[in-house]
Amino acid sequence: MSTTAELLKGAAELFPDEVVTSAHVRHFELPAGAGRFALITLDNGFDHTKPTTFGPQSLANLNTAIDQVEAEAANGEITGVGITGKPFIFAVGADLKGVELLKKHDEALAIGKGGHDVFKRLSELAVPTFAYYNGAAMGGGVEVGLHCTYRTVSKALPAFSLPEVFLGLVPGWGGCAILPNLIGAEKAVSVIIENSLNQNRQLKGKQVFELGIADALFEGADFLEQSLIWTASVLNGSVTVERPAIDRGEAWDQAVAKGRLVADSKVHGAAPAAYRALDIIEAAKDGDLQKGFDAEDQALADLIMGGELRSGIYAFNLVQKRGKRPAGAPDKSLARPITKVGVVGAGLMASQLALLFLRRLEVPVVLTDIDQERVDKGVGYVHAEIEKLLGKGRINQDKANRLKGLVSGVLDKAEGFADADFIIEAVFEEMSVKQKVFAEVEAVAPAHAILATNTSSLSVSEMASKLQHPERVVGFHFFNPVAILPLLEIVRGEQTDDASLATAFGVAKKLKKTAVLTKDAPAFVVNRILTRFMGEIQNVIDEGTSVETAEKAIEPLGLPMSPLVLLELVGPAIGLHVSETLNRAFPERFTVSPNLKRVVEAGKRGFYVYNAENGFKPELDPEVAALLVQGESVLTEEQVRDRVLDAVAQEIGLMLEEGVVAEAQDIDLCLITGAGWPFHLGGITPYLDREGVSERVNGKRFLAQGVASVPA
Ligand SMILES: NC(=O)c1ccc[n+]([C@@H]2O[C@H](COP(=O)([O-])OP(=O)(O)OC[C@H]3O[C@@H](n4cnc5c(N)ncnc54)[C@H](O)[C@@H]3O)[C@@H](O)[C@H]2O)c1
Repeated sequence: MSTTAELLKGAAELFPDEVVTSAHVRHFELPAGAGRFALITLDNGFDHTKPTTFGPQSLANLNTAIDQVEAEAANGEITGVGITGKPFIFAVGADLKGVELLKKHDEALAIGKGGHDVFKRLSELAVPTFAYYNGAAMGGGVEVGLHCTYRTVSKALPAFSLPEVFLGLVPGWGGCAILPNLIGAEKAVSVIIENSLNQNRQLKGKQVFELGIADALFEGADFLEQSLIWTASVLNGSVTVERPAIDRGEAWDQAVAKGRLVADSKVHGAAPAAYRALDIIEAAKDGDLQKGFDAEDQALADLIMGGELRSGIYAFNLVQKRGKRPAGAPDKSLARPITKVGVVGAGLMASQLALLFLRRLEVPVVLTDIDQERVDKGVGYVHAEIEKLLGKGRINQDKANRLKGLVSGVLDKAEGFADADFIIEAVFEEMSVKQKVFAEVEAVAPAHAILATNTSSLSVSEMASKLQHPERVVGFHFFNPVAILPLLEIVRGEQTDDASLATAFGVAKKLKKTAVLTKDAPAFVVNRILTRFMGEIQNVIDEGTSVETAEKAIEPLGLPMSPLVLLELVGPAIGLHVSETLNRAFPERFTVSPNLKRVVEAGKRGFYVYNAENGFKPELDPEVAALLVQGESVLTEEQVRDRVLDAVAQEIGLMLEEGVVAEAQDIDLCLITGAGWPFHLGGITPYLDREGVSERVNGKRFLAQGVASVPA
């Protein structure tokens, strides 16, 4: 048995639940006299919900297939070798379920080395090798193809990416070493770092071809046939593949430096994967692939043993699974169809909501407000956004016309809502205004219509309490910007019935939002946690700590933006308003910062000013600095961090006790999809567990389901 085979056999015990991928070898004569060809097909069976992955046994199967074609190539029995996948799937990389279970560094090293040893053999055969990316290709799937001499890609390929950095790994089976040598460092950095850190952005077949990763692009319908005809032309010399020369000069270093800036802007040095990948890409400049493979093995093993990967996998699974099948949603057969939507208010949120309902439901949407000017502005916004979509080629002219025809604005609610079955309000955040609006709507809307509120913090039950049919009121809390943040907190009021709730979940699914069921508790989930978090930062500033120290204290978390920049995005007035609501509900824990009040009263839009001279870095606005009244208690960064994290852990503990959401996982899902909590931290509750904060504050850990422990 070869050393590779032995290595893989040893590793197989570590992956008890591997869904094994087979590697069938078929032979046939290529056209145009190109000789006898061997095609390896990767296949783990017909279940498309289980995409082909590589664990040790799957790698061993591929190794055996390569043994066979290696002998045939050496004996001159074949002129080339191809590799492809089952319908719709090429291969999606390492078996992460197994990787997550690895407990020792040398076990992780063995997996990295095992993959390299097998894939590398494709580049060492005596005949040219061809990868045919027929379907989804990710991670190790992409990498097995990179070891081939040539690649083709299908126009119908649904997804192509190296998502490792997103998950807390490096492309470690050749991606970091080979890709920059194939397409240059700049493009490799865009795929390995930028796409990955941008929520695992996927490439389409055409882009894979244009980037130079694939040498030929074919239609999906006869992809394999066309690929084989092309292969024959390459083998008989009638087609020559020319690839642009790689710039190994300064451009390479600049690309890596740019990659580091991207990583800094996304993870702020708090997660190692992107930096490890960039180190390998940087060193790949000398073209020494074996040295690169060795560095990949080391990086992979170190990262597999660290917390980032487990965090990344947890966050990924949470969004993919619980995010798609919300906990607590009633039986969907109770959901009623929606044929017309009414939107009350035509302001910032309402006009975004009108656009979203229009695009996803494609039913008539009617906007209303207190005067014609506001109504026209709301409808004008929707029209302008449709034009933008048309301009970007995201929709065609027919669709743009149809969507525009479906949106209208009226002043008279009776005229607009008499036949609407889902009416959402997004008027001022005032209980009396909202109650009045709902009463007006109830008087004119059909008896079966759902009345939804986009309130950020008010009680849904109280809002419904004066209605004849309070059972049809649900909270439908979206996040700004609506098109970007996936979260939708669906709030069940005290009287909300199952049919209304089921309809709300049905609508959320059509809107492609991540719905989380929450109890009717003040400010629901995201705003309550963020307000406690921001409140504690404001408290330490009010007490005497400098703005700079308070902000720096939070940097090691690697959040997408600093707390005070976030406040600016939300708007200080809205932040203040929510803190007042929460202060009324829980005065012992939520304070209303006097300094924040001063900032709002002075009409300031934030704490910072931005100047071109210092690269638009946030600088404390001197006018705000003059407004601040601070105490004498100055804390260190560490003390600030402890205060803030303790407050957040306490609040989440109380929310779970109150049953605001079903489980700790829902808190994590809400913060990831509604507040951009980073994947690399893997949810806030596992983070607070790992840092020992939950134990310190609540005497117990949150222990969200699905979090794998980090090896000691
Ligand atoms: N702004 C955000 O980031 C955000 C995020 C989530 C939820 N929300 C919630 O969405 C709601 C609206 O917020 P916004 O930021 O869009 O406010 P906005 O001030 O931009 O819009 C409110 C609109 O409601 C209209 N309005 C007031 N009374 C009305 C009535 N009786 N009939 C019809 N229209 C009426 C106003 O004229 C105004 O156009 C609030 O409940 C807010 O808490 C806001």
